[in-house]
Amino acid sequence: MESKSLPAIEFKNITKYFTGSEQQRAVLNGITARVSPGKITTLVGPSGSGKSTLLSLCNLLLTPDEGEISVFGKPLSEWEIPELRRKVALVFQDAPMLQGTVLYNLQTVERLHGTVLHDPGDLLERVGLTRDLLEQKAQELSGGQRQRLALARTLANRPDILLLDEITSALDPASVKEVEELLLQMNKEEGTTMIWITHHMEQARRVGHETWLMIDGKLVEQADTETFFHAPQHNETRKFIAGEWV
Ligand SMILES: Nc1ncnc2c1ncn2[C@@H]1O[C@H](COP(=O)(O)OP(=O)(O)OP(=O)(O)O)[C@@H](O)[C@H]1O
Repeated sequence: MESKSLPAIEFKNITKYFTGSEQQRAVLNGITARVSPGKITTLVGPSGSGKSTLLSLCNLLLTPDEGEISVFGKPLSEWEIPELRRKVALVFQDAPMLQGTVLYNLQTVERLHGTVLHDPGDLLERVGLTRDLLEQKAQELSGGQRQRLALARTLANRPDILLLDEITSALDPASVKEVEELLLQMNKEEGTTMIWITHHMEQARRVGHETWLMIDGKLVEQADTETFFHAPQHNETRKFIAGEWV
């Protein structure tokens, strides 16, 4: 277990530029924030505000142009990438599945990370799937089952930090509830830290201990979820919650 006194992730004055058709533009602009260990931080904000880019920096899919990110107190430049990606796992909506069976997809973690899968059936059961799916073709699973399989594949590495990028947006309400319950249980029982991007304010309110609002590459509000929704400090946050942000 990592030390609980350090932030799980610390962003120090992070700026990231992307070059568009005409000019260079800051997609992240001076982000400074600490992710509390063992907590779920929900990240909300308009489309294109930089949320996915921020997550991609945390496991070195991208690197910042300015500033420094530390994970459990250690700057990203000092991490070996395979070790970092075992500890800090990113899960997308529609995570790609390989051709082949569910078991073959779970075994990706053995091929990629050298993790030994002792009981793949147990892993499936942890995410609410049944063992008899192991020999089924992954491509034939429903959207909700595929999303749970993607989570099972991620959980095989027992990550300390989960970065969740709109993972429930394609699911029916019953599957959304199941995935939320599974992740809340993991957080409670194993203390897994999460940053959870969502477009649904109700979901942010249901699952987040803390909520951050990002607008135009800046973190406008960082607060515990209760304060965020009931007594935000900034006018932009009030407008965003009310659905009046354009
Ligand atoms: N590889 C890239 N090259 C150039 N521009 C990019 C790249 N990736 C993202 N962008 C731009 O950066 C901005 C932020 O994108 P990002 O995906 O981080 O936003 P987001 O808040 O996650 O959006 P959404 O909620 O729609 O997923 C967008 O304007 C996007 O077009």
